Amino acid sequence: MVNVEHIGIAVKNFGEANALYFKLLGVEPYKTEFVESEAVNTSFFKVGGTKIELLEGTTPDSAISKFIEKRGEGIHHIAFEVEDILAEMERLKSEGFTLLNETPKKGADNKLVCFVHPKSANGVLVELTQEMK
Ligand SMILES: C[C@@H](C(=O)O)C(=O)SCCNC(=O)CCNC(=O)[C@H](O)C(C)(C)COP(=O)(O)OP(=O)(O)OC[C@H]1O[C@@H](n2cnc3c(N)ncnc32)[C@H](O)[C@@H]1OP(=O)(O)O
Ligand SMILES: [Co+2]
Repeated sequence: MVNVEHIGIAVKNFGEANALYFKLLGVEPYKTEFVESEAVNTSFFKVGGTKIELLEGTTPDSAISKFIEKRGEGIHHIAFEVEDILAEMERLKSEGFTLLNETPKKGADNKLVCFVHPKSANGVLVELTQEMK
């Protein structure tokens, strides 16, 4: 794992949350992006060498909508950047982690991503990200 690529935060109201994080961090999001496959609106704020990703579910069965329903708003996942996502997926599988997708999928911000089940990582949903070349 190279670094903490981003921390994902589940929010109810995307517009209000973006305004609040602008006040908190003192920077505008450098991009917002709708990710259809995950049914989420996302925005990214640069903070030092890492990023904060705000996520709003766009359908009731989006992972973000379900998370907020069950646990309320808050930190949803930690994303680690990796150089070779296929190799990291194999390594984590052989170490006994439960992967939530068997093949990398297209995430936000030009990345390939894979999620690790929170039940296999001390209650933390982990995302692996690899820059798409
Ligand atoms: C676009 C992008 C990007 O950066 O590129 C993104 O981040 S997309 C981010 C949105 N996409 C995703 O998260 C995709 C991967 N996520 C998933 O596949 C799902 O959300 C799961 C993590 C499997 C959870 O699904 P679901 O809630 O339906 O399953 P479940 O009811 O069986 O929940 C299993 C247990 O995990 C807990 N649980 C659910 N979500 C959790 C989370 N984010 N962190 C920690 N624990 C979590 C539930 O409360 C429950 O605990 P108890 O059993 O104790 O009640
Ligand atoms: Co993410």
